[in-house]
Parts: sequence; C-alpha cells; structure tokens
Amino acid sequence: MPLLHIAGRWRAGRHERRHTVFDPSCGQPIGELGLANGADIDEALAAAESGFAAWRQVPAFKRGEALLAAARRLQQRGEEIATLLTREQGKPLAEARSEIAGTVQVIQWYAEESRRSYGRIIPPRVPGSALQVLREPVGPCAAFSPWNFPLMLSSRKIAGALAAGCSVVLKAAEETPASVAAMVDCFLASGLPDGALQLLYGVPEEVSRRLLGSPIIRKLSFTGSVPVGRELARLAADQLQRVTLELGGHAPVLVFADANLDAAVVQLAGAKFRNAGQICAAPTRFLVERSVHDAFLERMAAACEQLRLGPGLAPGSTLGPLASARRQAAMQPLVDDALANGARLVVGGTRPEGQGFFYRPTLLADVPTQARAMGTEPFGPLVLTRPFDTEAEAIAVANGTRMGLAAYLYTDSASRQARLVPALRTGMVAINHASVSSPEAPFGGVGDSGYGSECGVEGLDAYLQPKFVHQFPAFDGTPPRISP
Ligand SMILES: NC(=O)C1=CN([C@@H]2O[C@H](COP(=O)(O)OP(=O)(O)OC[C@H]3O[C@@H](n4cnc5c(N)ncnc54)[C@H](O)[C@@H]3O)[C@@H](O)[C@H]2O)C=CC1
Ligand SMILES: O=Cc1ccc(S(=O)(=O)O)cc1
Repeated sequence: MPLLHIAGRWRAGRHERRHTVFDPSCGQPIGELGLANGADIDEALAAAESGFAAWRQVPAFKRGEALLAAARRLQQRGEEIATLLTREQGKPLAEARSEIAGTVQVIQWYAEESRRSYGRIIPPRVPGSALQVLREPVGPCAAFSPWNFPLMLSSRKIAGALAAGCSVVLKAAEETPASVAAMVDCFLASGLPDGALQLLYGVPEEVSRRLLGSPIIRKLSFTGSVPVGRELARLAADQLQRVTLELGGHAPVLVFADANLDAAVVQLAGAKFRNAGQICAAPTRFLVERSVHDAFLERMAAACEQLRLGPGLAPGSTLGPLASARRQAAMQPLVDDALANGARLVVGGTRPEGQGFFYRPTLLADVPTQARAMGTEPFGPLVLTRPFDTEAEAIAVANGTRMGLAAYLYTDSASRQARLVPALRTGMVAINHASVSSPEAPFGGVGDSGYGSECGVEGLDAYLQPKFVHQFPAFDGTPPRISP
C-alpha cells in the first residue's frame, strides 16, 4: 500500500517497520502499510515549507474553488471511499456514507468561509494615518487525526489549514489509512501545488517528535487521547507552535421529567451507538430525574435490543465492531468494575462469541460515580445511567469529571435551560437534541478535553495570524502624537 504523499508524489514509507491493517469485523489482516522513516518526514517538512510559499500566494477565492472541487470529487467517489472506510474502521456502511456526506459539508463550509476571512480597518488616532489588521496564514501545519472518524476529523484540519493559505503535513491514523489516502487524493486532484498537502503514516511518537521538533511547523492540531494530547502540547511548546487540541469527552446527559422521553431516547440511542460509541462527544453518563428513571431504562433497553450487531458491510447491521482489538479489550474491565461497584446490568455486558472486535450494546443502571467508567471515557457501546433528585445534584455529577467537551440537556423548561447552560462546564451544550456538530459552529472543549475549536469562524481563525499595519502615507518629519 503506497499511501504516503510527500512533495507531490505518492510512495511507500521507508521505515524498517510496517503496520498491519485489520478488518475489525473479522479481526483478519487486510494490508501492510509502509511507514515513514526520519528521511521521509524531513522531506515532508521541506515540501511543506515550499508548498506554503506557493499556496499562500493563491488568492482566497481560488483556494476556495480548489476546496469546492475537492468536495465534489469526494462526493463523486463516495461509494468507493465509504466501502474502504467500513472495511478498515468497521462502522456500518450507512454510517460511512453519512461520514462522507458530513465531510463534504465541512470542506464546502471552509471553502466558502475562506472568501470571507477579511481583515479590518480601525479608525486612527492621528488624522491621515491608517490602522489595518491583515490576516495571514500561520504557516506549515502538523495535523494528527484519529481512527474513529478518519475522514471527518482529518478534513477539519486539512480544509481549515488550506482555506487559510497554510500547507499541511497530516499524520492520519495507521489503523485506517486507505480511506484517508483516497480523500487526500481528492484534494490533490483539485489544483493544489506540490507540497501544499502531505500525508504520512509512521510510528506515531517518531513522527510527532520530528514534525513538532522542526521550526518549519508553526501550528499543531491534534484529535485523540488526553495523554497523547498532553505530550504533543509539550513538544509544541519548545517551538512555540500554536495548538488546537480536541481530546475527547465524557458527555453528561441530563434528562428531566418534563422532557419528551420517547423522542429523547430515540435521539440518544442513535447518538450513543453511532460508530459503536467511539465518538468524542458521545452521550455517556445518563443522569435521569428519579421519577422517570425506570421509564427511561425501559425505553433505552428496548432501543438496545433493536440494534443488529454485525459486520459493517453486511446489509441490516446497525451496530458494527469496535475499531481495534485494543478498544474491544477495554470494554469488559469497565463493565466488570461498574458491576463490582454496585451497578445493575440491564442489557448486554459481554462480547459475543466468534471473530471480530464486537461488543454487545450494554445498558448499566444506577452506576455509582466511583465506577471507573464514570471517569474514563468508555469510547464504546456502554450506556451508564443514574437517577438524580435535584438539579444541583445533576449538575454536580455532570461536572464531576475533568473532561468538558459536550453536554446534553433534555427539558422543556425555559428557565431551567437558562440556569443550566452556564452551570455546565463544557465547550458545547445541546438542548432537546443529541448533536453538537455543525460545520458553521465551533467544536471544542474545556479542561482535559483540550482547547481551541474546529469548524465555525473560530476554526478558520486558528490557522490565521493577525498582522497590524500602522500606516502613514508619507513622513513629513513631524513626530506623530499617538497618545492623547
Ligand atoms: N477525541 C477523539 O475523537 C478520540 C479520542 N480517543 C481517546 O483515546 C482513547 C484511546 O484510544 P487509542 O487509539 O487506544 O489511543 P492512542 O492515544 O494510543 O491513539 C490515538 C491516536 O493517536 C495517535 N497517536 C498515539 N500516540 C501518538 C503520538 N505520540 N504522536 C502522534 N500521534 C499519536 C495514534 O496513531 C492513534 O491514531 C480512546 O478510548 C478515547 O478516549 C481516541 C481516538 C479519537
Ligand atoms: O470524535 C469526534 C467526532 C466524531 C464525529 C463528529 S460528527 O458528528 O460526524 O461531526 C464530530 C466529532
């Protein structure tokens, strides 16, 4: 699989180590990936430097056109790429198609927004002078994307950087290389100069150390786990690179008795089991007002029973395998620990017999806050519920982890909505709805969920550096008086 793209050329990495790619639905190898060695990474850095020099000269309008063309190509190749994605990541084909549709929209949004990245003129203190703020691309960027939504999460970084006029070296996840390579091909075929976009796979810590150790890189964007995010932020500190970190969450869901319970469960079950629960913003800790807790459990149990666990490419599967043996192995200890701490098993709780990285949809009730799953992001198909009696108690539990990405609130009371939004310590809140992701809106968290945003104008700003220009048309020898 020659899936690296460096300096305008597709080729295999020259590292002595190779990475085996697995089909999560059967646990069998489906390919061998050649990884980047030090020389490959250095070539990618040099190419990103020259690619930046060329790409930043392209007018914003033309950059937007190139991105729109990339989005069209991705749409045209949708079926082929969705199949690649399902094969290597595991998600049901319908979800892979929907990831592609969402990715197309992200690229389109950045393409359009790049035309509106205006500077500004500030009224001057000294008559005849001008105060301008220009917005310049920050420079070559290093981007690291994970395996759970390889296309969506890579596209946020690629399109954000390219829209702003930056070049990118993307290290995507070794677990899911072919789908991202196909998407990168869509970008490259749309008129990018050589070096504007490189794709690497490698030994992760070697790639990050070498990229972030280089003064060429001016910006880091990472989506993944908290420990790796911390490590990359440390590396970026040495070169004073700007940083965006999206490090996952442990989203609380607050369901009050005045909410429409039927609609809430349908939405929440959809959001929870999408991608087998491997979503940073997945609803995870379900805090339900005591008077409706049993009714909620009954409906959620029915929703779990309706899921069809099976290979993503098999028609009718609505819940695929986890993406790796590592993720599958992480589930049972979390479930066993919750049960040992007094939780009640309502549905699932085991992996099925046979091959593949499957885990049954699992509903655990009355999960105590000290259970490990209530503090560690499960990143799997686990619903954890607990009843609450007061709003204050619900908020205390909701804010009881160091993570702060998303929160979900189900209540028809406008006054409660107004009280709870400021009380929730998260970067995003959805009310009577189970999605917090929209290309137009900033996506990001607080606390251990990281900092910075992707998408929205904030996502584009992350790749732009303001430059203040204080201009006097001619110098007449009189020192200007700026202070009053
Ligand atoms: N925010 C998100 O969307 C994601 C969050 N996670 C979180 O991470 C947990 C563990 O997942 P794993 O895949 O086992 O985690 P991991 O942290 O070992 O790997 C996650 C990704 O980061 C990359 N990575 C690892 N070390 C790196 C390094 N030093 N430099 C650059 N990239 C590096 C890997 O290639 C992989 O694609 C999950 O349970 C979940 O909590 C994982 C993936 C995505
Ligand atoms: O894991 C992070 C993540 C996954 C999916 C999406 S989206 O809903 O498809 O936009 C956003 C973030």
